[in-house]
Amino acid sequence: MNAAPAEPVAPRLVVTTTRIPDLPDGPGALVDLLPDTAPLVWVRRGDGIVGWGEALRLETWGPGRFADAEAAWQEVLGRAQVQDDVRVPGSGAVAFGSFAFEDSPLGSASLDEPGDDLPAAGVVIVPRVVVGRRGPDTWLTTLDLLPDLVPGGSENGPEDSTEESPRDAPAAVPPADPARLLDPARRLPVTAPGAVHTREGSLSTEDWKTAVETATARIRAGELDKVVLARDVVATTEHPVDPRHLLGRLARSYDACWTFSVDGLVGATPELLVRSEKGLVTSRVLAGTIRRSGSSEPAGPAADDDGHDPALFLARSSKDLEEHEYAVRSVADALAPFCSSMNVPEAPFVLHLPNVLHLASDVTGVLRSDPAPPVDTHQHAPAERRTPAAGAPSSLALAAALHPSAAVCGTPTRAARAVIHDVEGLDRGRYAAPVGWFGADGDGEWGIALRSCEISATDARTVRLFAGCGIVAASDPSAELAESEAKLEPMRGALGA
Ligand SMILES: C=C(O[C@@H]1C=C(C(=O)O)C=C[C@H]1O)C(=O)O
Repeated sequence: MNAAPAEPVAPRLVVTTTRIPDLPDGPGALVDLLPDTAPLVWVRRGDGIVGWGEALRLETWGPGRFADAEAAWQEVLGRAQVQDDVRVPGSGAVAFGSFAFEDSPLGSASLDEPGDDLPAAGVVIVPRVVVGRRGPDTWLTTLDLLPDLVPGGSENGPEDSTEESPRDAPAAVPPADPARLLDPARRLPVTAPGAVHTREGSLSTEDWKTAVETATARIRAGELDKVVLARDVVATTEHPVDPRHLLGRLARSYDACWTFSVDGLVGATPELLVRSEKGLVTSRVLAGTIRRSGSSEPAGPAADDDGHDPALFLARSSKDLEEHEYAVRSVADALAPFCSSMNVPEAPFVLHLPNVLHLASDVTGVLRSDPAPPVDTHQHAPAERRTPAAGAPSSLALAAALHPSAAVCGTPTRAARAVIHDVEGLDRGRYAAPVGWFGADGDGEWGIALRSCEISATDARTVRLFAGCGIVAASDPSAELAESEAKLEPMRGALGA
C-alpha cells in the first residue's frame, strides 16, 4: 500500500477554561475588561461572555450561511482539545457569530459563492481569550491554535515530534496567566467618538413614511397581514468609533437587554431569538411598542401627561396585540417541529425599557432528540450540510429555522419579504438577523440584532444605525416614524449623537 502524500490538515484548537475567583461584578464589568477595539460581546445584567483576539474566523455566503457556519465550527470542534474546569454554558470552546438578514443583500443577484468583493453573509469568530460570568461562576478561557502535525512528517509540528501518531499527541500550550491577560495596563484606552453628525440613510423620513403608507395599502388590499419596515440613519464621527465606548454605555443603560458585539455589529437587543440549553429552548418574542414619555426616566410604570398608564394602554391596544400575535405564532410554529412540548403564553407581558415599552412573550419548549425534518423553505443547503450533533439541533440550527420571525419580517413571511424588497429600499446587512454565540455542545444564545449599529469595516468613522416597526392595517406613518426614532435612541445615546 502506498502511503498517501502528506496533506496539510485543519489546525487544532486547544481550549482551556479555568476558574478566576476575583472578577469585578456589575452590568459593565465584563465589557470593561476588553483590551482592544475588536471586541466580542454577549452580556446581560453582568452575566455573559466577552472575548478578544481571533484564533479563527469562519465566513459563509448565501442561503447556506447558517448550515455552513455550523459545519465549519463542527469541523474545528472535531479536532479540538478541550479542558474545561467550570462546565457551565459559555465555558469551554465557544464561538461568536453574526449573520446577514437576507440570503442576498439588495442589488446582488446571488451570494451563493464567495467572490472577490462580496461581503460574507455569515461570520463565526473563535476568540483567543474569553472571560465569562454566570452567577457565582467566573472563568477565563484561552483558545490557542496549533499548526497541526502532518502525519508522518515533522516539518509543521513541534520540534520534538517523533511520535508515530502525531495528530493524537497532546498539544503543548503554555498555561494561561490570568493576571497577565487581564492586566489593565495591557488595555488600549477607550476613546470617545467626538463630534457626531447624523444624516438620513437609504430613504428620507418622508420617503419612509410613503413606504409605510404603501405597505398599509397592500395589507388592506389583503396581500398580507403584517410587514416590518426598517430605516437607517448614517452617523459620521470625529474619531474612529471604539465599540467599547458604545458597549459600556449600552450594557449599563440597557441591562435588561443583551448587549452584543461581533465584527463591527454592536447593539443592545431586547429580543432573544433562541436560547438552547440542555434540551430547553427559550425565545423572547417582542412586537407591539409604545414610546415612553421622557426617555430619561427610569424603567417602571410611567404615566403620560393625561395620567394614562402607557403600559395599560399598550396591553389593551388591539393594533399592538395583533402585531404581537403574528410574531408569537411565527416563533411557535417554527419551534414546534423541534419540540416535544411547548409553552406559548396566552397573553403577553409588558417589558419596560428606558426608551420604549414592548409587548413581550417568553415561548419555551423541550427539544425532541429526533426532530421532524424542519419545514424551512429558505434552507437550500443539502440535508447533509445541516450538521446538528447527534439528535437535537444546535442553537444555530434553531436560529436558522426561526429567522426571520414575524417580529422582524412579517406574516406571511414570503409576502412580507416581497413588500420589504419592494418598498424598504434598504440593505439591512446584519441588522435584524441572528447574532450571538454557541459552544461545543451546540447550546448557545442568538439574539435578533436590533437597537444596533454597524461600524463600517473600511472607515470606523462611519456608522449605520437601524430601527424598524411592525406595520399592520391600522398603522399610521407618522406614529411609526416616531416609534422608529424611539428605537434609535439607545444607539444615538451610546454614540452621543
Ligand atoms: C424591528 C425592530 O423591533 C421589532 C419591532 C417591534 C414592533 O414593531 O413593535 C418591537 C420589537 C421588535 O420585535 C427594531 O427595533 O428595529
